[in-house]
Amino acid sequence: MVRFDNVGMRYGVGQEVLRDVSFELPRGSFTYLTGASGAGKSSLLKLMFLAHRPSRGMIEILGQDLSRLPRPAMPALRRQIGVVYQDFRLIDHMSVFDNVALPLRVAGNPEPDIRAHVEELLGWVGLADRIRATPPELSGGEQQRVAIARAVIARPRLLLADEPTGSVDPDMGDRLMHLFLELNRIGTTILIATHDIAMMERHRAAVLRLVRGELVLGGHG
Ligand SMILES: Nc1ncnc2c1ncn2[C@@H]1O[C@H](COP(=O)(O)OP(=O)(O)OP(=O)(O)O)[C@@H](O)[C@H]1O
Repeated sequence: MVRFDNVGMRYGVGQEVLRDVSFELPRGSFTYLTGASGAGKSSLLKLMFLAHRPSRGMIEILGQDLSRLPRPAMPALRRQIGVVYQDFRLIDHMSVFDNVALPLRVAGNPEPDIRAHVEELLGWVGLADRIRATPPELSGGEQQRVAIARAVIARPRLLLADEPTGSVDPDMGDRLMHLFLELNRIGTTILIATHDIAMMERHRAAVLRLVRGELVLGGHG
């Protein structure tokens, strides 16, 4: 599903922020990515959602070797990957409903199906009464839940989430984790970057641990 082989990454002409990173995520797996602030978690996710190219090494995503992927083929691959960005990246002038509906509209789903599906998911993440609001009217935790709903609504084959429970209280964190586990149960491969040790202890899964840009043996969450 995902394979990294001796991958390095740098920003511009700077030093490598990731070095010799090798790992595999089997199809249908659920994995945490952890490490201190600045260790390279977000950078690793950027490589996985095709926002940045490696400086060396081989990356395979959903069976595609990225170094051989023609540029025109990138959007189709990218659409199979759901991403929860650390800074949410919601579209401020669009309603909560329209933000979450976007991936389904891009995929050409019929509008009545979209409505039912989006309303159900927003209810699940506790935002039923915020459907018509726009992101700037929401709290950080509410925006985070919209970002998660948008990332999971189209049932991506791969879900990448950067600190997805960082702005919510523990009860909502558990609720969101159940959403991820449910998505995982129906086949999505999941990688969650997190500092939340309590969460990793409550919901055990495989762990990739970064220390200053290098992967070290992870152990358990
Ligand atoms: N756009 C950028 N340009 C240059 N350097 C960057 C850029 N983004 C991140 N870095 C550097 O890359 C290194 C890894 O940062 P990254 O954001 O991947 O870490 P992180 O583990 O996700 O941290 P956090 O938990 O604080 O989000 C850091 O040294 C950071 O300063």
